[in-house]
Amino acid sequence: MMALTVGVLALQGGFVEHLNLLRKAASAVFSQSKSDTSFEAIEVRTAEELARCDALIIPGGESTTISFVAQQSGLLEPLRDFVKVQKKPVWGTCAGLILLSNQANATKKGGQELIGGLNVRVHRNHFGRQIESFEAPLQLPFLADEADPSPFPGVFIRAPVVEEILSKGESEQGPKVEVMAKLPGRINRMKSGVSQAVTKDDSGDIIAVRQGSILGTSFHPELTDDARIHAWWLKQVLRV
Ligand SMILES: NC(=O)CC[C@H](N)C(=O)O
Repeated sequence: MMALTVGVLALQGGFVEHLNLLRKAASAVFSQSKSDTSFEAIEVRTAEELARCDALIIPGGESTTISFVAQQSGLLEPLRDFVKVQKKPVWGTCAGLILLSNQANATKKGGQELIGGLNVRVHRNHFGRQIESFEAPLQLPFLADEADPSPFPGVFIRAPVVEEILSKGESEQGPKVEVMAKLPGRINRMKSGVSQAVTKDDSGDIIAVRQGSILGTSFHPELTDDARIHAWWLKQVLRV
């Protein structure tokens, strides 16, 4: 019997929501597959807990806080090792995407410590402040094989976008950055709780990328009750 342990970094932000959706997705994925895999989802706050994980989710929240707490608790280097040396599967949502990027701008002076791994530069708070947060229905190409074809509810809260895919140094090898999703042209940014749609041309903004074992999304699937991306990601993790 195979055992799969997936951790959610639980220093700050939406970790409880991720754990709930992860468990919901796992019960669907493992009841479909014939494998007798035992699954466990755990909160990660220490290097020991991280070492138990086969894969990790870094939630949305406040990336400067998460990185500060990770640094204070001696987790930053173990996280870098997990992502970049052991290359175990990792998925970051919103603040998690920022932390997994090699560069972030719109960051306070002195910068913030990133985990890195994704060879991209993100633009933090790309759509503006908290009140500019919005929801938009997303057609995500990578969910095309899931049974439910309806658009995914994209929740964007002070969200980053990937503003540039960085070029590799000549000596660097390894997987390329794949663009997994972009915002469609002129989406209606439906502000939560506001009936009037604000239409701005955000077309082409990159909101999901993957590089090898690392996935990053600008939006927050953990703040919906839609477990499709969690289910898709678990299937990718099982394949590794
Ligand atoms: N909802 C979020 O995760 C927002 C991310 C936040 N703007 C940051 O820089 O960390």
